[in-house]
Amino acid sequence: MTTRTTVIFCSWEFLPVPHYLSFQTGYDCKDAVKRIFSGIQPTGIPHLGNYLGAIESWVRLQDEHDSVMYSIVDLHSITVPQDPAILRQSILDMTAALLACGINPEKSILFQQSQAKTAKEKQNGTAGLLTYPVLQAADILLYKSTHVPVGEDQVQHMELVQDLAQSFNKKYGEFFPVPKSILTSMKKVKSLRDPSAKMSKSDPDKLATVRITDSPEEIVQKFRKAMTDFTSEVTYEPASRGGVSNLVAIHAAVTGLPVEEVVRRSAGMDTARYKLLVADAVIEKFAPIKSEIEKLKMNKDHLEKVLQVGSAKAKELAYPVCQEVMKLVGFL
Ligand SMILES: Nc1ncnc2c1ncn2[C@@H]1O[C@H](COP(=O)(O)OC(=O)[C@@H](N)Cc2c[nH]c3ccccc23)[C@@H](O)[C@H]1O
Repeated sequence: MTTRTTVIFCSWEFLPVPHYLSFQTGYDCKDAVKRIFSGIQPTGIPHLGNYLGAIESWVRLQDEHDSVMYSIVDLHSITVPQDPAILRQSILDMTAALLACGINPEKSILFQQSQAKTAKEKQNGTAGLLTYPVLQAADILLYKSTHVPVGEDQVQHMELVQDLAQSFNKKYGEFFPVPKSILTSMKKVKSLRDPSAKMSKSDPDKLATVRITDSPEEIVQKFRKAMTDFTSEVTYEPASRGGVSNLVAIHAAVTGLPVEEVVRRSAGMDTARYKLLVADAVIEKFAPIKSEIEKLKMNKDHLEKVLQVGSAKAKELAYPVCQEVMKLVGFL
């Protein structure tokens, strides 16, 4: 499967955003955005990649569209072993983190995947259901989602979702919208230790990944140790200078400035000094989110309530789609 990604400059018509958004091929500016859906695994605190590649655009999209859903995908997280007590806590921690980042349950449905997935007919997760990309397709199609804001690492999964929707439609008639990915200009935030790899929660090198709740000292240390090259000048050349270009891209994204402006302002600065400047900008960006997470985590009842209400709303939306699918397939 190949992916062609087109940057749509006229997307501002309905998505007035600081970063250019890009949509996978087939996107037409006149398309109505009907339902936005995305998900995140509740495994650990979100990092800069999750934030800039996904969560920040989720916050914006909930202000711009009527039907927006975000799922804490606990079923996906058990594809690797999880301690039940830690998983339960991680689900609440992720809820606190998403709320602190600006996800507003009045504007979007924030819910827990396992509590909304099976609607009325409880089937206890079969191997098929838990096969990762198929489960992801079920997440998206269950709500007839049209647009899915994700980072680049999800594009391949999205292609499978598109294929499944198309083959269902071919067999049973036009039913599922073929969902399109929405990618931000920060679709692949790189590891601070290896700019050829993406920043990832599971990176064994603790210096590679900056989490939203890292202390200012940790953030400074991680940026100070970020891998760059032997040229001390700050430039944006992603193909030949991956390390420093990743820093420039992060700097631009957290300050909201264009890349060219960030580079212009750093003229005459060497990369060692520049790393500290980027660290400061990230600390500043995350400080209010970090303190909001701490506040929210003290109110477990509130977090549980948000998920209960969200999961009930998601179930309601899923039920008629499930019924229709069963009719089309011939089960009902
Ligand atoms: N370094 C990075 N740079 C830019 N973006 C990044 C980076 N790392 C992560 N992301 C994005 O963060 C979101 C959540 O990541 P997860 O790994 O939990 O994301 C995952 O594991 C999904 N399979 C969860 C899922 C389950 N069902 C879904 C349905 C729709 C969309 C997503 C889902 C994702 O958008 C991911 O692309």
